[in-house]
Amino acid sequence: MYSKRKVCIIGVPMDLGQTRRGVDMGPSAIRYAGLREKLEELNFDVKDHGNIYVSHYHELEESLKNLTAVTEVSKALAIMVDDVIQNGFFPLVLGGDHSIAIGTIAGVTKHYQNTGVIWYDAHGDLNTPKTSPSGNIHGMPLAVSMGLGHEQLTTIYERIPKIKAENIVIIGARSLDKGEKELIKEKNIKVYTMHEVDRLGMAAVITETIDYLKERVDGIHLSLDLDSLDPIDAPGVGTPVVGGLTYRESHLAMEMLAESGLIVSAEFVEVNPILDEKNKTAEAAVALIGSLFGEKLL
Ligand SMILES: NC(=[NH2+])NCCC[C@H](N)C(=O)O
Ligand SMILES: [Mn+2]
Ligand SMILES: [Mn+2]
Repeated sequence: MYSKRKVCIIGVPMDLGQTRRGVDMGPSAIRYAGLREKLEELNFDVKDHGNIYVSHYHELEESLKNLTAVTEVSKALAIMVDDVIQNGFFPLVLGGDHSIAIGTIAGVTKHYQNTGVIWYDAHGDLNTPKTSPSGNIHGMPLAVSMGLGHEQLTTIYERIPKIKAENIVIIGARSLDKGEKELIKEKNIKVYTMHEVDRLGMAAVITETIDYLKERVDGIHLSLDLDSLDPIDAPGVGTPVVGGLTYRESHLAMEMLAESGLIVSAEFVEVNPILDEKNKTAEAAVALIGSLFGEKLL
């Protein structure tokens, strides 16, 4: 019998992983841009779980900013994502700053032996408390998922590491800190910086990414930071970096990932409506989500 594909939206109004206020409104902005309608148009059975609770208490004096609160949210999110997958839904997580990936990945990796991750981002988010220039946890979630960083974060949901270095592909990088570059070399992480995207073109980058991951993983999580896009196309982000991916090549990337059939979960993060222009960045997120879920031009 034909059954509808099921997707569950989970909002995470997290702004504690960095210091620019407003990114907590990201989930509302993305919903308001027509997310549910888009998914229903594509014939999905859509459930919206609402938002995970995030406290408003900011302990900015800690060296790792808001560690306790970020840990609490990560745990709650991991449980929610785990549950959603258990019930046969595709988890679609809306940020919030990128620290939420710690919880999303903890929940997803409960269900796969060898999860792959595509980290679509201007940044590597591979800092540890030792290498971080800012103390902002949104610059650390990929390292945490590899088992590197503060114990309180790496031990969430027990399994350490959640992701193997060889199961990661970073796309769109153009702002990497010194310690991140060292870690990439040391662990031999596959990275397509803007240089490779320019040289090869996005079609080849995604083809290579899929070929690389498909023989080693049993499911791929897409973690898409809207600052991967050029600030012209996505101005509403807290840490914009010029010289980014275009709206068009990002659509192509999403379409090709949809065709691969390997994506098992996704999150769209760092949308900050306070910094945006008429919700442009949230609208870009919804358009990209459409392509990821199989929308075609014709
Ligand atoms: N998810 C993000 N936007 N991360 C930006 C991180 C910026 C910088 N590398 C830091 O660690 O502070
Ligand atoms: Mn980023
Ligand atoms: Mn990021």
